[in-house]
Amino acid sequence: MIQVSNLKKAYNGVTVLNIPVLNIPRGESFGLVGNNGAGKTTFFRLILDLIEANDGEVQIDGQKVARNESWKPFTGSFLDEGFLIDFLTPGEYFKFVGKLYNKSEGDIALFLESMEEFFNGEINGSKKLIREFSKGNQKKIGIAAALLGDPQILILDEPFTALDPSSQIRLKRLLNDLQTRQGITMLISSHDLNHVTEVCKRIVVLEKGDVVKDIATGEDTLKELESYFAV
Ligand SMILES: Nc1ncnc2c1ncn2[C@@H]1O[C@H](COP(=O)(O)OP(=O)(O)OP(=O)(O)O)[C@@H](O)[C@H]1O
Repeated sequence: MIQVSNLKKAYNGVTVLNIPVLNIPRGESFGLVGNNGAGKTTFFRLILDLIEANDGEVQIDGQKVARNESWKPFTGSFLDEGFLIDFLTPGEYFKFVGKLYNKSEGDIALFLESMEEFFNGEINGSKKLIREFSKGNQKKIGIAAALLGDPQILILDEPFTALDPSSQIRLKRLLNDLQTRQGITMLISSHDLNHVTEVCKRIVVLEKGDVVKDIATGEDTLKELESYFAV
């Protein structure tokens, strides 16, 4: 579903991402780990055509993502708060995003009801502006908006960060459900090795822009990653 070939990104002459070949099949749950500055967000930004590659390309279903609209209707993503519209209430924001995906008000209401547990009663119906929410609740709003269009591809950058423990557990359940029930293709970066190995069936480790490990998640994966990152 997602094919990466000869993908390179450099800033000021320094290569920060270099992936010769990487394929992510439909339905895969792909976890991306790596230390600060390893290139995780850069990789996701390239997939979403938010930045331009210096070389190579990303294709989705055989079509280049760069300057192309074809993949956008079925790709949901939340990388950071820059995806939100701060001066709207969550309800106004979901309505705005819903319109992009041709969702009716009824569809949006049903979807938000299904997210009520994850929202822990703090988001639906709130008159607060998005900028007035805590970081964790802003993250929940962003993740929900990424799911609102029933995506076939979901890309989340560090979705567990800033969430309280109950919300992390709820999010893991939600993501596992989406995989098993809807078979969506998921790309998730995380610094939390426990969470990412619980949710993703494949783990790729980036180091200074290079893929240094590509593992099918198994019983020993967590240990392997822990010893890899041990200092
Ligand atoms: N706009 C930019 N200008 C210059 N350098 C950049 C820019 N964006 C990213 N970089 C550099 O690219 C490298 C990869 O950054 P990236 O944000 O992709 O890493 P990351 O793995 O997501 O890190 P973290 O875990 O800290 O979020 C870093 O060295 C970063 O400083």
